[in-house]
Amino acid sequence: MLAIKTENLTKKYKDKVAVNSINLSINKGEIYGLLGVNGAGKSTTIKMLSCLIKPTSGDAVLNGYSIVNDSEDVKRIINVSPQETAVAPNLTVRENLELIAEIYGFEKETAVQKAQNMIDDFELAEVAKSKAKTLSGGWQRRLSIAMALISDPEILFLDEPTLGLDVLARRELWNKISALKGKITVILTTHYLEEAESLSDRIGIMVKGNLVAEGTADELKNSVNATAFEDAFVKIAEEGK
Ligand SMILES: Nc1ncnc2c1ncn2[C@@H]1O[C@H](COP(=O)(O)OP(=O)(O)OP(=O)(O)O)[C@@H](O)[C@H]1O
Repeated sequence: MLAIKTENLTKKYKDKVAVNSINLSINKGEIYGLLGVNGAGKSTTIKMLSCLIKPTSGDAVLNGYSIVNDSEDVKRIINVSPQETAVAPNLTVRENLELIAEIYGFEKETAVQKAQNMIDDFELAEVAKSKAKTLSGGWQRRLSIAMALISDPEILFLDEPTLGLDVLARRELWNKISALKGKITVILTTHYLEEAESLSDRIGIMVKGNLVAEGTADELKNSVNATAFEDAFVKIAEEGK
């Protein structure tokens, strides 16, 4: 069962083709890693899939809804945890979660319950009373992902979820992201290849706007006779130029 299928999805900026007619398919409940060097077109792809920008041509269908024709429905079933955390710095962790739940339209009582569920799921109890601005980067990122999940999205976009985090905070966040497997569909962009390999069910590699390879980490390694995923990525990225 597919959660996302793109059909010749294309974005052009004047002469620049940022995303060139890509056709990718992502299964329901899968964690899909979208990789590529700087400027490959990952962010532009995510922005189109999350209806922040319109494609120049082509389309994508997310759980049955077209980003071109049904963008309001798409926005209802997705959420994005952006690189820049979107937390309110002067509110506590619990207040941030309750506020965001109310913004999504839940009644006060439900919002309180949902915030508590997220505090439990994401093990945020020890910082629940702390103002967001006092949290370390790892905790802020964890809160930001919990906030994105509070609307019960069917599809979650995670942009560089562990950028700048130390190795322990990164591993902890990996556990939280892994736990989402099978429950919701996650599209992850990262420059950390180890992260992509350990979290993703399947991986797509973009080079200069093209989707040049797609498969499990093992399939991608086998396709270029590499033993390490980083070597496979380098080979695929070089060949795709
Ligand atoms: N608003 C814009 N106007 C013109 N060109 C743009 C615009 N946004 C992106 N581009 C170009 O499109 C290409 C793809 O950019 P994009 O940000 O999608 O890459 P990326 O893979 O996300 O890179 P990074 O890893 O650096 O975030 C780049 O060449 C970029 O300069």
